[in-house]
Parts: sequence; C-alpha cells; structure tokens
Amino acid sequence: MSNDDTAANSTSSRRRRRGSSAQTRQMLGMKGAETKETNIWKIRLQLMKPITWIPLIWGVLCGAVSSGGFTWSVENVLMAAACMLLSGPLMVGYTQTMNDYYDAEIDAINEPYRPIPSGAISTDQVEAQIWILLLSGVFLAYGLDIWAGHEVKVITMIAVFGSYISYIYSAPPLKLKQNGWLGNYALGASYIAFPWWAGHALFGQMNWTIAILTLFYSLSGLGIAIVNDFKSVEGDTKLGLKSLPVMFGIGTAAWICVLMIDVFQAGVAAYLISIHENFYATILLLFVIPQITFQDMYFLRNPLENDVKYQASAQPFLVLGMLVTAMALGHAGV
Ligand SMILES: C/C(=C\COP(=O)(O)OP(=O)(O)O)CCC[C@H](C)CCC[C@H](C)CCCC(C)C
Repeated sequence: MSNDDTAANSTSSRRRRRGSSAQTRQMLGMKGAETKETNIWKIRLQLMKPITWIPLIWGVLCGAVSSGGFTWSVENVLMAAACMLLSGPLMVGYTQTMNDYYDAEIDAINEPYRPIPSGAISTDQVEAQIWILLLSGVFLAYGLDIWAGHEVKVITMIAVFGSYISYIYSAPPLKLKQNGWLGNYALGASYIAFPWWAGHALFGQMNWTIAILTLFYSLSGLGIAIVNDFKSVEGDTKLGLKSLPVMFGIGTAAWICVLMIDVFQAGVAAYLISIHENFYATILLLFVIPQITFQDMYFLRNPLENDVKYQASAQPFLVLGMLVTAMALGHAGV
C-alpha cells in the first residue's frame, strides 16, 4: 500500500470516528453536535438529553442512603431503579423536551440543527412526547407511593411540584431561566433537593430537616449552574437575559459562583458537625479543598475558557460530597 493510500485511509477513519462521536454526543443531548438524524426515536431521545439525567439519578441514590432505610434486597433495588427511571428519563426527559419546545425560536438562531428548529420533528409530535413523559412520570410516582405504602403520596407530590417548577422554568410568562438567580436556583434544586427528597421518601420518612438541608445544599448547585452561563454571555447580553455574568460582569460573577459552591458545602459540613457527625464533616470539607484548587487553577483565571475543564475536574468532588453527606444523615438517623 502506498503512502498516499495509508494517508487517505487514516483520514477517512478519522472522519468516521468524528462522525460517530458527533452522533453519540447528539444522542446524549450535548451541545454543538451537528448531525442530520432521521430516525424519529433517536430524535426523541435527543430531545430528552440523556446526559442530564445523571445528576438526578445520583440525587435519588443520595436520598436512599440518607433515609437509612435502604438495604440491598431485590425489592429495594427495583424500587430505587424505578425511582431513578422516574427522576431521569421521565421527569428530566419531560423537562428537557418542554424546554426545547419553548426555546424553538431562540434555538433557531443559536442552535438551528436542534430537532425542533431543524424541522426533524413536528410540533405535534413534540407536544405528544411532553404529555406522555409527564403523565408516565406522575403515574410511576403514584405507583411508587403505593409500593412504599405511603398514606400521604409524597413522591407524587414531589413529581407534580417538580413538573410545575420545570414548566415555569421554561414557559412564559414566568420563564425563570431568564433570571440568573431564580433560574439557577431552580436548576440547583432540581439537581440536589428534588431527587434527594424522592429517594429519601421512598425508603424513609420525609421530614423538614431533609427538605431544608437539601434546599440549602442546592445553593451550591446554584453556583454550579452559574458556571454554565459564561459560555453564552454574548448571546444572553444581546437577548437581554439576566444571567449573573451579564448582570455583574465576568470577574464578579465568577467569584459569586465559586463562593456559592464552597460556602454552602462548608455550611452543610458545619451542620454535620452540629449533629456530631464529625468524621463525615471532615471528609466533606476535604472534598471542598480540590474544588477550591481547581477554581484557582482554572475557573477564576479564565471563566470563559476554562468553564468545561473546571466542571470536569471539580464536579466529581462535589457529587462525592453529596454522598458523604447522605451517609452522615443516614448514620445520624435524621
Ligand atoms: C431544562 C433544564 C435545563 C436547560 O436549561 P437551559 O435552557 O438554560 O439550557 P440549554 O440551552 O442547554 O437548553 C432543566 C430545568 C430543571 C427544572 C428547573 C426543574 C426540574 C424538575 C425535576 C425534573 C423534577 C424531578 C422530580 C422527581 C425527582 C420526582
């Protein structure tokens, strides 16, 4: 084989690899993946952005652990899996599909290759998908309440409340996402508090301490959500969206963001100390240290360039901290 043939083969295999990686990224719902998909089921999955299910599935796990009632029986594993199906594919799937539905106009400018603005799926099909995911979610939540023997249908209430927050996040007239504080706090709560409540209620007794502590923890989630606003600061400014980088400028917003992330995790550690869970509090604090290091190394130096790098390096420590907190709460019997 000549050198020219080898070069041509390696170029075409590089293209194939790039093509298949763009397809995977598109299916997972990651940004910037431009491929022309025609399979309606793949398009439907793309609308549900599977990559964004992960934090909620993790949140359910934390809730199950904090309840202190989870044991490794087949029934418990099935119940936890059903609750993860509810939180991820169904409820986030519904949220993301609806978000794209209400963002169709703006996506036509910013991401015209997305399924709705590109015309790959019709509005009727999208509306049907929203309703099917929502109703399946609420029915499954009710089923889980029955399975867990709940007199008060807590999981159904969380699912209905969560779907309402999803609606006002994306839909006019409220469209919370247009407001940096409210929109990002709704996101933070949906990553941390809501799935945690569902997991906790499934295996234990939902209570005010868990509700308030996780809502407090969600303020760290607000900080994480702000990180994502730096990439779209130009577009947001033009469209008059009040993200924190638009309101306060890049430098100040970056500081607000990291302070929210660190201070509220430290606050949770302080609460753990107050209930004598010093061992877990120490581990949680130890997990905050690498986050501060990555904030200093990457994020604060150049938030526009290093946002993704920062998330990839620091986020694992934040989510591990959530699990440590859940273990402490389960141990303390909160
Ligand atoms: C749609 C969401 C994020 C996307 O936001 P944005 O439009 O700014 O980004 P893109 O440009 O990338 O599209 C998520 C919104 C989450 C929402 C506020 C609340 C979700 C509620 C939960 C799904 C409810 C879970 C209940 C369950 C645990 C029983």
